[in-house]
Amino acid sequence: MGEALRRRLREAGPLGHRLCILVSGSPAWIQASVIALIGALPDPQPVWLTDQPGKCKDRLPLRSATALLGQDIPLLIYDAQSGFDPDGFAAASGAIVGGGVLILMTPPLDPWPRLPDPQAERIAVWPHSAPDLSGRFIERLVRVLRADPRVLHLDQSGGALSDTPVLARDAQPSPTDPEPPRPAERHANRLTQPCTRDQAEAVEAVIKTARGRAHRPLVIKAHRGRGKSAALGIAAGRLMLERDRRILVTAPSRAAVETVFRHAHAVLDSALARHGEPRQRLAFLAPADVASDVPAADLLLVDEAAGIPAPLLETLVAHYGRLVFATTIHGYEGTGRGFDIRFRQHLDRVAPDWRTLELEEPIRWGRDDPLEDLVFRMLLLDAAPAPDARVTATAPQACDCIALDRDRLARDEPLLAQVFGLLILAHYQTRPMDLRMLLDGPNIRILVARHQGLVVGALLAAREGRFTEPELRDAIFRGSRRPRGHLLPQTLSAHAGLPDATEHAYLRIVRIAVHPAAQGRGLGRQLLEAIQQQARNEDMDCLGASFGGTPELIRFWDRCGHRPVQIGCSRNAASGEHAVVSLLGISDTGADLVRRAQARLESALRTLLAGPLRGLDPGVAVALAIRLPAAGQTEGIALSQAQSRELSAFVDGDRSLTASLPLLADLTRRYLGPAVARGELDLESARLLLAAARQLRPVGELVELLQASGRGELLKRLREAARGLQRAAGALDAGASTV
Ligand SMILES: CC(=O)SCCNC(=O)CCNC(=O)[C@H](O)C(C)(C)COP(=O)(O)OP(=O)(O)OC[C@H]1O[C@@H](n2cnc3c(N)ncnc32)[C@H](O)[C@@H]1OP(=O)(O)O
Repeated sequence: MGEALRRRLREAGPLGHRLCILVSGSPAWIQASVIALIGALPDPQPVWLTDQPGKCKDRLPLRSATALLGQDIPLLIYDAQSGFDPDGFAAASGAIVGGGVLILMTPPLDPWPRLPDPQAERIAVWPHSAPDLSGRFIERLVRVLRADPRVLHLDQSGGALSDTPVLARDAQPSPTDPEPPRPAERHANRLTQPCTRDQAEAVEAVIKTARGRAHRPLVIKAHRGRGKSAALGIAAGRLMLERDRRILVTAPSRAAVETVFRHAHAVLDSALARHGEPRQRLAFLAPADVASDVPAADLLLVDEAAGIPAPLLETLVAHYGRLVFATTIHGYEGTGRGFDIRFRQHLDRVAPDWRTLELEEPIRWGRDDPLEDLVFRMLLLDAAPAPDARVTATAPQACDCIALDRDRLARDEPLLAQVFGLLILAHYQTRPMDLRMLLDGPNIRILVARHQGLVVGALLAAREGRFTEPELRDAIFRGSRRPRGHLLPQTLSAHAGLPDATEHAYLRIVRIAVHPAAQGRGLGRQLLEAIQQQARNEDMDCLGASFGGTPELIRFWDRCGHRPVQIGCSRNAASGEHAVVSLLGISDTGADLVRRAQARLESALRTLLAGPLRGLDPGVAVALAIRLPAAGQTEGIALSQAQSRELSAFVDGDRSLTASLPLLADLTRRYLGPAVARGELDLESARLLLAAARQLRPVGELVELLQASGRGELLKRLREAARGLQRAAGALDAGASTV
């Protein structure tokens, strides 16, 4: 075995550090080198990830990398010749145990040949093929790898690179060579016992939260590999053994809680007497389902909380007394920073006694592990925007909005970290693959708002649409073809029923973010105005966006001129939000498309609100309804005398709610927007009217929604709300009749 390799292993083993060996060259050379390396390493049982398995059945495809999370791998081989998936790489590298080795196989680095990369398919925008492996992302990756003196580099061209160990046949270990240490032995009972002092403290803190007084949430924070999910599982198992408790577990995905369940079950299994029954008292539910159904539980464990939007977490705090949130500070699962900023403030307000605990000691590898540090830098997992204090101090009111050249961005690390850090903040599930999209995604434009050298806002837009082939347009309309990317033409054509939407050209704002310390000062609007100008210069028809529909975001887009034109019928399982599409016409045909799409949405909502969208937050339904052209204005139909009499009878308490619902539904459609705009109806009353008359929610649900004392109060509030509609209708109809 090469002396350099042996020395590194000897140094790394006792510290629990993991080693990265980069092997680059021709396919045959690196294959032979890796085989020699495997033979030379103390634990020759590799997990080999590649999309070029050859004749070897024991190799796993790259796409299965995320499934390795939670396993203990002493030797991982990642074959980047056949593709590089940043999400999978981050997950798989986290499965390598202390003292273990990562072998990264790459083609020759000078230059990396232009090979298509199937792993990058997710960021491809039809009709372009996926970016190849020689893009900016890979170039930067190579720079980071080469700059790290702790990476051992075996390169076919030899010489030029430092530390090239010899892998010749005669360099095999001799019987007199001391054995390098094996990867760290793991704790024998680690499924049922904490491995570190930090983890033991976390287990105790969870148990204390379950036993202690209500409304004292616990927040456990940790980098990956600190055993926070295991701590949740061990504590859950112990609590269920102690007494009959129902513990609910939620996380952005079922796969994310597999570790919690594995440890809880191991604790239960080790206490044989209680085997069986208690398992049923531990259940998983998606966050949105917990928030809407609020099933009874003695303790709610929320794992990977950073991957759940803050409003949903706030709902959980409102409904559950005993709660533990566990969150990764930086990771491919979603970043803890967004969680920290917004959710912390909420906890301070509603549960000021909340406690926090940080797990620092890694359990899978040693402190200051070089591989952890390397993966962070390769994928910018800890990218952060400019510090709040610096942004606050410069107090930007207006900024330069400039288009970024991506070649420059890829070479300017501080700039890249600030931009990516902002985008991470803007979306709770930003992943390493998004870094690759930022640098290599075809048809991507980036704008940044800068002030005194600081990035205070960023916008990412993708070009979509303008399909010319009639067959393809028809296939998209029928929903049988879904070209990757192209969300706007596809949604408008297949879901909103506007076949010609495929012919238009769009710039879709994939992401927009303003630094938290500079929000509410017009910078978001300024960025949108800048991209609008760019869209005009590029002869686009529309600007658009798709986002998790909250009343606040619908208002933001609307205030910037973007009208809501579509809402999805299903909600996102992690966020509980329905996707909303908004659109702004740039050309005349674009403006016409927006008008038609709005009319379609208005008409669709007539049936959807009482059907698939019956559970939609009425606040979101109001936010949409008041921004659609009111039928009362467009159709010019005034209240008939019979309707006027019926409405007065309801308002005066002479007619029942059930008998008045059809009329209230009609009037809400026609006058809700104008009534809110004229101040005749407040938003709370508008929500109530919409929930009652359009969503046809039962009285019990309406009482709960209003937090009213009972049916009597509900009816009183509904009659007051109807009076607001009556006033708006009277004023509008009087205006129409005098025209
Ligand atoms: C496709 C997507 O990316 S959707 C996700 C959008 N991004 C995020 O949610 C990330 C976190 N949020 C942010 O970064 C920012 O708050 C943004 C981008 C939403 C808004 O940027 P800001 O600079 O704060 O907005 P700006 O000050 O320009 O406001 C423009 C208008 O929107 C309104 N507005 C802005 N934020 C909100 C809000 N949260 N609720 C209601 N209205 C709002 C403002 O009142 C203003 O209207 P006005 O001029 O009539 O008063």
